[in-house]
Amino acid sequence: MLKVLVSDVLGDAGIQIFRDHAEIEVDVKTGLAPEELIAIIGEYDALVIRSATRVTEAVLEAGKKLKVVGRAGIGLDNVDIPAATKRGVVVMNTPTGNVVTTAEHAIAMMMALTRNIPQGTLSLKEGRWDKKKLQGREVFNKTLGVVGFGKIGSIVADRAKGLRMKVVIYDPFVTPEQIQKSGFESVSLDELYARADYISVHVPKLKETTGLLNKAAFDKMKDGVMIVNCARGGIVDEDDLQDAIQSGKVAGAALDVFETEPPGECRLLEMDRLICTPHLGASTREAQTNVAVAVAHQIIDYIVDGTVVNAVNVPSVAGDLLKKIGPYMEVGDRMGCLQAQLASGPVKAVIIEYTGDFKGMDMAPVSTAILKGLLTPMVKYAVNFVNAPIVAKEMGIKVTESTTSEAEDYTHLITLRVITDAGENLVAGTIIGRSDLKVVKINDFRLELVPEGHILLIFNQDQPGAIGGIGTTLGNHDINIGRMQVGQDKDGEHNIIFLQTDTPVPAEVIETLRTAQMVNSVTPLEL
Ligand SMILES: NC(=O)c1ccc[n+]([C@@H]2O[C@H](COP(=O)([O-])OP(=O)(O)OC[C@H]3O[C@@H](n4cnc5c(N)ncnc54)[C@H](O)[C@@H]3O)[C@@H](O)[C@H]2O)c1
Ligand SMILES: O=C(O)[C@H](O)COP(=O)(O)O
Repeated sequence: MLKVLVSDVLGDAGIQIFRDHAEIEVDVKTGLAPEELIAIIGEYDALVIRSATRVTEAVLEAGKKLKVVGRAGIGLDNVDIPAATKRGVVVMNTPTGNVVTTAEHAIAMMMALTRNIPQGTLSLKEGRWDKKKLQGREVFNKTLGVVGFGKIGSIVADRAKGLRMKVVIYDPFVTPEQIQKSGFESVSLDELYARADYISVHVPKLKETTGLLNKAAFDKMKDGVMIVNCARGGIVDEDDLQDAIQSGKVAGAALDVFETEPPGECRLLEMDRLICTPHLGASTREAQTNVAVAVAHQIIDYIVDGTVVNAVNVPSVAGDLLKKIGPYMEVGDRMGCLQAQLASGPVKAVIIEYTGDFKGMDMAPVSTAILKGLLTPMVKYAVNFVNAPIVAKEMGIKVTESTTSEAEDYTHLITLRVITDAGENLVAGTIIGRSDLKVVKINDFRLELVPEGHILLIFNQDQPGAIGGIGTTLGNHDINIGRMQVGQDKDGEHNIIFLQTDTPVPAEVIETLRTAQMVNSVTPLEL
């Protein structure tokens, strides 16, 4: 059974998907202290989180079986992604399930701020009728400045258009043409500050965006501007915001997110002109069902089938692409594994050539699969599709890839050269039909080897009786030969023999074969 731990509140529909899966056992344990999580994480293959669980290096270190961290939602600032990558743990999120809900929350916050809805509610509940004090304003014809025109920012802009607001956008990573095509005006950040009556931030929290809205930024804004932050705490500097509200520069702010969550006691929260929600941006039934269902499917796809979707630290290989390149990933993995067993001494360089009709195919996952296959027998820890390129780099292995469309004998051919101090080995592989894996060349020998199972690679002299003698030795030890492939070198003097056996060949039988007449060498391979 594969074990999944859900450590934050997850929609029932997602938990049910895990429960309904025959190969999955799911535990829901929310509100764990960091040391409690560290104490139990070693049992689990997958961890499902939202924004509360902190997936630190210590958690990842303790998660010896952990293969994947799945975020039911978007933000991953609570996950140490580099540490996960190094340990080969896939980190994935569900990037679309809560974007409408969060955009609606930003609009709701803007409207509530503008019309003093929280203050009105509170004053009535406290027995006051603050009608005069709580006069608001219209958003009609006002300018909304949207910082970050991604999935959520673009929906906010669209909804604001429906409120008949003017919308200006700042996003340095989206072309002005794209913004204009969506019906909005692209402006510089300074122009946005100068023109906006409302500013709503929808950027990820990065080094560059932390404190983006700070004193210097507030100074450039219109007097009486209103600020909305439903992205991440700290994008708006809380101390500077408090000063700006205090001075009247900022007429009010709506925060769904905080530098520290929960924020505890802080002066900002005591301000009348500050309205807030406890990170409720994504908290609707619809969004929570969307993200819970998505994360459950994604995790199952990965831990059961190896399909990677929406990972942030490994290329996604899904759907159509996986159908196309999946067999090449598999043959690449086996070729790498074969090379590892042929190599003597540390690997210095790996050269991968894709020859033939690979047009329109992103071969990066295949190269990663090759490295995974090659490095797995060489290192003590788990190498997988996530960390293989990093492990290669750390081992000082130079990896070169090239693609050429000029096919020779095969429509698609992958050639893998591995260079060590002892020399170079070449292995070439392809797919026959839809998915038959074949190794078609090893150094100078042409063959059609199915790269799987227990294999004996034997070099011998091409003389009568040599192959028969090998068969007799194996037969005497009750070892059945499933398949045999014989290749001949260019001068016809030597053979390469691949014997696929139903069971592994014991060491003493290999020794017997090595001393047999006409046998030059015997290498057992496991593919
Ligand atoms: N409050 C919530 O519950 C909640 C829910 C979902 C997402 N979020 C947060 O909302 C934010 C936006 O999410 P999204 O899904 O729209 O992300 P996204 O990746 O789709 O969009 C982010 C946009 O920000 C832009 N950007 C990056 N750096 C920028 C910069 N320095 N200046 C201006 N633009 C910049 C990017 O180009 C991108 O277009 C994230 O911080 C996410 O964590 C919060
Ligand atoms: O990044 C997100 O998806 C939101 O911030 C939602 O966070 P939550 O799942 O903890 O509500």
